Order: sequence, then C-alpha cells, then structure tokens
Amino acid sequence: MSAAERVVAPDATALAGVVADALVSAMAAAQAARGAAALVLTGGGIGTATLRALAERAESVDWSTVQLWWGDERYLPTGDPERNETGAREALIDALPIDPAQVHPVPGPDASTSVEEAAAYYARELADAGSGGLPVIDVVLLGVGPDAHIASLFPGHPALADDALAVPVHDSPKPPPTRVSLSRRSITAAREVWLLAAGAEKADAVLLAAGTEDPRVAPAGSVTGRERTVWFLDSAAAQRLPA
Ligand SMILES: O=C(O)[C@H](O)[C@@H](O)[C@H](O)[C@H](O)COP(=O)(O)O
Repeated sequence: MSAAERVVAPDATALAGVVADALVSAMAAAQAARGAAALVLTGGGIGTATLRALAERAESVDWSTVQLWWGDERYLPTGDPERNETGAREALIDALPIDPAQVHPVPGPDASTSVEEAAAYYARELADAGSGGLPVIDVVLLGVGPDAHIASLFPGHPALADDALAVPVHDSPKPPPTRVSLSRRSITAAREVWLLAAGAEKADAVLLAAGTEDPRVAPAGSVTGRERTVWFLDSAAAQRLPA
C-alpha cells in the first residue's frame, strides 16, 4: 500500500515523454537492485504513445534483463491490429534488441482453446516467473478509461471478483467483448503502479478514482503499488482535481 503521487504534464505528447523518462530510470533502478526488471505494458492511446517515446530512448536501457508483460489483452489472434500486443510491438518491441523469450504476450484464440484457458496459462506464466505465488513486477502501466477502468477491469464487472492472477473477461463494455486481464491481486503485487490518463474526456474518471477505493465504482482508484503509486496526467485530464 502506498499513497498516490501525481505528476502533471502540459499535454499528451509531453506526458508520454515524462513517463518514458521515468521508465528508463525505474528499469535501471530495478536492474541495479535485483539484476532484472519486469514491466507490464498497457494498450490504449497514451499507453501506446508512451511506448513510442520509450522506443526513442531505447539506447538508454539495457534490454538484456528486461521482461515485458501485458496488463490486459483483447482475445484476438496473434497479429490482429486490435491486439494490445500488436500495438506494442509496432510502437516499441520490434525495434528492441530483446530476446523473444523475454516478451510474454497473452495467448489469443490461435494459441488457446478458450479465453479461460488463455487466462489460466498467463496466470501460470506469471506465477512461474514470480515468487511465492505472486508475480514479480517492477512497474505496471495502466491506461485509465473514461469510466475509470484499468486493464480490462471495468466498474461493476464480475471479473473484478476473480482472484486468479490473470482472469477471463466476457462482455467488456469496451470492444472487443472478450479479453484477458491481470487481476487486482496481480496489479497490487507490483512494486510500482503507474496510472496514465490524457485528455479532457478522462477528467471525470480521474476525479472519481481520486475519491474512492471501491473497485466496483472506479477500478483505477482501487490499485496501489507496494512501494509507489503514481498518477501521470496531462493538464486536461487533471483539470477537475483540486490543486
Ligand atoms: O485494451 C485496452 O483497451 C486497454 O488496455 C485499456 O485498459 C486502455 O488502456 C484504457 O481503455 C485507456 O485507453 P485510452 O488511453 O485509449 O483511452
């Protein structure tokens, strides 16, 4: 449990650069402390812009000991343009000197028989790479939706009650309807949780999440990192927060 910090950048482009700079430092700090770094990626607009900004700084990172995971995935075949993996590969991973074994996509319908099986596989992979049954993650990046969702954990959705490390999600209000998501249990096991929001259309969600820890109301307000929780906002997304 950690009290949330707030970083506000003037606009989305500046925000992506600020988060990318912070990621370069956080990965170096994790590598200095424990010889490795594990980063959980997010889909979405500001999440993908951040990965592009990180690609511009790729030479500042030692990728040989970085593990890349996803906070959620749309249950679509490998290579589908709507998959978060596809966006992350185009924005960042394809340009990196990284061993494919260090990149951990969520299986799609081409690599699993059901979304339940895909989630169970991902949960096992996270546990196997973790310690004491919980994943070892240095930073989880989470884009925040206009309804204060994070990953594929939506307000009031039954998947919120599933305690597995990765959970199947049906009937997502954001298309596509079938997804796999890290659970709150996995997310809150991370050393640092970073929530990203840009644009005026996120201002209500940011205000809502700042005022409640109830995951049924605002999943984004209900997650904290063990050591650090940071809200990275642009000024439009932060506009309704008290100064
Ligand atoms: O699969 C997805 O769509 C995401 O992982 C989702 O959780 C996203 O990060 C938020 O909806 C914010 O997305 P935007 O930044 O595009 O609004």
